[in-house]
Amino acid sequence: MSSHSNSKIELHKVGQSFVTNQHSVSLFSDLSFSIEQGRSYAITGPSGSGKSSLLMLASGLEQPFSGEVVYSYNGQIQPISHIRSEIGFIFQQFHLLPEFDALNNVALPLKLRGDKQALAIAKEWLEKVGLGHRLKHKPAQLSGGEQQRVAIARALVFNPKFIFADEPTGNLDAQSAGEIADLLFACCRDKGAGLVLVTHSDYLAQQAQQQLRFNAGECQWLSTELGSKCHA
Ligand SMILES: Nc1ncnc2c1ncn2[C@@H]1O[C@H](COP(=O)(O)OP(=O)(O)OP(=O)(O)O)[C@@H](O)[C@H]1O
Repeated sequence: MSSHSNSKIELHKVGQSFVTNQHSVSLFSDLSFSIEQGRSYAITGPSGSGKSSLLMLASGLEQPFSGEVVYSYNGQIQPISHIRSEIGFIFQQFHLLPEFDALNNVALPLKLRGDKQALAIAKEWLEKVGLGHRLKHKPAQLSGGEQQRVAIARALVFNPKFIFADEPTGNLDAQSAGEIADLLFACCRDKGAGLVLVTHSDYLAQQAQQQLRFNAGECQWLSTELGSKCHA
C-alpha cells in the first residue's frame, strides 16, 4: 500500500455525454474509481471512445455530465479545483507559450511559485528530457517531438501530486519514448505522483499498475483490484 494512498482523486458515478444540435454522444456512465498518489493508471481504447474526455474530467478541467469528481485527503473531501496547482498536465496540443524559449516555458510554473532556483531547475529538467542543447529555442523553432518534451518537462518540474498525460509519447521515436516513459513512471514510483496516461501504446500502458480499456462501447479494468463497472 502506497504511503500516499490517503491522497486521492475520486470519481463518483461519473458519466459524460455531449449534446450537439444534431444528436447526442454518450461516452460512458456510472464510472467510479480513485486515482491514488503514488499509483499509475493507463486509459486505452480506440480513437473517439472517450479517453481524452475522461482525462479532462478526472483532472477537473471539465465537468462531468453526471456524477462528481473530488479530491480526498485523509478522508476529507475538497473540490477538485483546490488542487489545480498541484496537477501537471501534458496535452496533445502542447500549449507552450510561443514568445518564451524552452527554458522559460519550463521555468514558468516554478517562477509563479516564487522559486528563486526556477531557471536552474528548469535547465536540469530540459537536460533530463534530452533538450539541454535547445534551451534558447522558442516553440516554433522546435520539432513536434521536441515541443512535446518541453511540455513534459514543464508538467513535471514542480513535483506535482498528480500527472495527467494525453499521448505523452505520441510524437517521439522509440528511444525517446522509452526515456520519457521512464521519467513519468519514476515521478510516480520515486516521488509519489499519481500518474494517469491516455495512450495507444501497449508498451506504455503495460507499465501502468492499472489499465482502464475502452472496448466496443464498454470499458473495463484489466489489472485491477478496483472492481469498478462502467457502462458506455
Ligand atoms: N465538447 C464536445 N462536444 C461534442 N462532442 C465531443 C466533445 N468532446 C468530445 N466529443 C466527442 O466525444 C468522442 C470522444 O472524444 P475523445 O477525444 O474523448 O476520444 P479519444 O478516445 O480520446 O480519441 P483519440 O484516441 O482519437 O484521441 C468523440 O467522438 C468526440 O467527437
